[in-house]
Amino acid sequence: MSFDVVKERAARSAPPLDALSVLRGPNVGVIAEVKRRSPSKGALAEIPEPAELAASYEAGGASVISVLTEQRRFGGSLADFDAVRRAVKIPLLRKDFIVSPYQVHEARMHGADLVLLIVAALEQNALVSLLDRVESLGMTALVEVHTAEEADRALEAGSSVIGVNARNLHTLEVDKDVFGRIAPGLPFETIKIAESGVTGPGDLMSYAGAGADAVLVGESLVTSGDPKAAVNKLVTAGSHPACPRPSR
Ligand SMILES: O=P(O)(O)OC[C@@H](O)[C@@H](O)c1c[nH]c2ccccc12
Repeated sequence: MSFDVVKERAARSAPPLDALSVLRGPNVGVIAEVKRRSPSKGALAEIPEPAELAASYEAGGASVISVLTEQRRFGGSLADFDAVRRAVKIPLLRKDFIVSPYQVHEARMHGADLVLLIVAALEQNALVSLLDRVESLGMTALVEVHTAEEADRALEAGSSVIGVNARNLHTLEVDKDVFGRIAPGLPFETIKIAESGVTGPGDLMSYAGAGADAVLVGESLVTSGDPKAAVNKLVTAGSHPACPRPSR
């Protein structure tokens, strides 16, 4: 489809949901991911009906749903995204390696409310222009970092939502301490998302203690056997009086 057609259809689609307000909620939220496979572990779960999985996430109390659309390494697709969009009413994140304006408008055309921008994959000027484009379409960018230097670049670009990925995208190793090293250096008002390696309420609580507004969880949900209950356990922990609150 030509860029002009994609732009036109994106402009005509239903307006994006306000993901920022959702993420600014009083509790530690859960971004639940539809993830079929990963480069580190191969196939994670058979997901015959992504719509059904997403509906369970929504019923379990997820704030946002992330859908991987990258095909080669993650087995995702825009068809998965479309199925999920039809099934739920909460904000949707298109999770992919977004490097071009085309992909941003395409995400919007498919009903995305948020898109992922990975700092390590983008030159600074590309990051700035993609971020501006995402925001000009009324969407929210989740800007992903793994080091303090990348976090500086994300802030410099004007990001208001920063995701700290515990997984190093080169070595694929997970280090859950990365969030605690980077998040305290981010501005008070920046929405801070802890990504990867969340296996249960204990991880959510420790990320909350380090300042997380939300956690982004894939593997442990798709492999749980009961995704609604698995999400709900996290959501319950994130709204428990003993859970540290986001300090914005
Ligand atoms: O499955 P996990 O460990 O819960 O992680 C989810 C999410 O953080 C991970 O899928 C992810 C984070 N950043 C990415 C960038 C591209 C692809 C995938 C990702």
